[in-house]
Amino acid sequence: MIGSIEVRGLSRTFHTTVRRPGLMGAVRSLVNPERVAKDAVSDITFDVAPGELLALLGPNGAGKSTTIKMLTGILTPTSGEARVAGVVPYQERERNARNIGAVFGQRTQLWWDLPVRESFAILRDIYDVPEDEHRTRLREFDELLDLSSFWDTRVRHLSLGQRVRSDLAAALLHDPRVVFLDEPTIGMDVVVKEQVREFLRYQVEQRGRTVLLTTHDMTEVERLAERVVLINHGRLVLDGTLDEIRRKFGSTWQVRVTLADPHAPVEALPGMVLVRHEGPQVVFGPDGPTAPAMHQALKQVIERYEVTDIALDEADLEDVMRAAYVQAGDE
Ligand SMILES: Nc1ncnc2c1ncn2[C@@H]1O[C@H](COP(=O)(O)OP(=O)(O)OP(=O)(O)O)[C@@H](O)[C@H]1O
Repeated sequence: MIGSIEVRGLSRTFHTTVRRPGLMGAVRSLVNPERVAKDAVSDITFDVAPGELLALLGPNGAGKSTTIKMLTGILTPTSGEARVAGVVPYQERERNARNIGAVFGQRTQLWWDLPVRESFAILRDIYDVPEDEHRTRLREFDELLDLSSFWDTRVRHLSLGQRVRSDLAAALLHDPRVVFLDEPTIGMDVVVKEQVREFLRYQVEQRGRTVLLTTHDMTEVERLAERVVLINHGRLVLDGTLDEIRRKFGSTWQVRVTLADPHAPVEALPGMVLVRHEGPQVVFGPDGPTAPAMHQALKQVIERYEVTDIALDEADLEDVMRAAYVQAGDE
């Protein structure tokens, strides 16, 4: 379907040669190399609907980049199948390239020695974009990403934030329906991060693009994604909305109180654990399935202790994801 991403049982195994330690080991490795297989991605199935932004999350080495490389046609899967906007990316690389845009935060696809605007012009010619369309799109991107302040500079002299903003514009100049972003805001300052997020939100909501995003930044996930797919050790461990994930893995709340008497003895309450206790400051959290609802928790604390201040916090997404990784195997 136009603009959708369909992934069915996708797997990719890498075969590498192990180097044995020491000089003798090196000689033995040369004569008789030991090959090991690594299942970077194992039997992953998920969909992204047209016009949806999905965050693909997982700890380092989970298999996110390998998945994106298969969907952009850079890598061929060992088994399984994928379709991006109806095209099998690794079988029809050129057709796929016309439908997609991709940004890898750690690398640039721009010409290092050329000013940014010349890179844009080369891409316009590669993708046969009519001149008036090119100009209109550049104007739109400039408004959102403030490109004109640096687009006459050579790419090699750009700051990281300027370079990634240029890469984003370059990836979208041919108006692709599907966009892959592998850690696009890594290393950026908060102001530029926010600008890039605004730009992405605009591209999804106003331009209807489908986006698959990987990031380790949970603020980004909360700001941009409604749905996430979580992978760990190459396997899909979770596919759901942020709300579903919070419900399933959240310790979803914490009650923080300041006691009137800093020396009062403090202990856990029914269905609640004592998370922290320093002087008058005490934090209670939910104790797994026996935890009371939030309003009940507040009531229990107030009835049991005399407090001068009380606050109820939602656990942040970082904690929820950590719990999800742990429960899904290990970190
Ligand atoms: N070309 C390759 N040859 C051998 N092993 C590889 C290759 N590319 C990736 N791997 C291995 O596959 C696993 C998954 O790597 P991948 O880069 O997809 O993870 P990731 O989730 O993107 O991690 P990160 O968050 O650190 O970027 C890792 O164990 C990695 O070492």
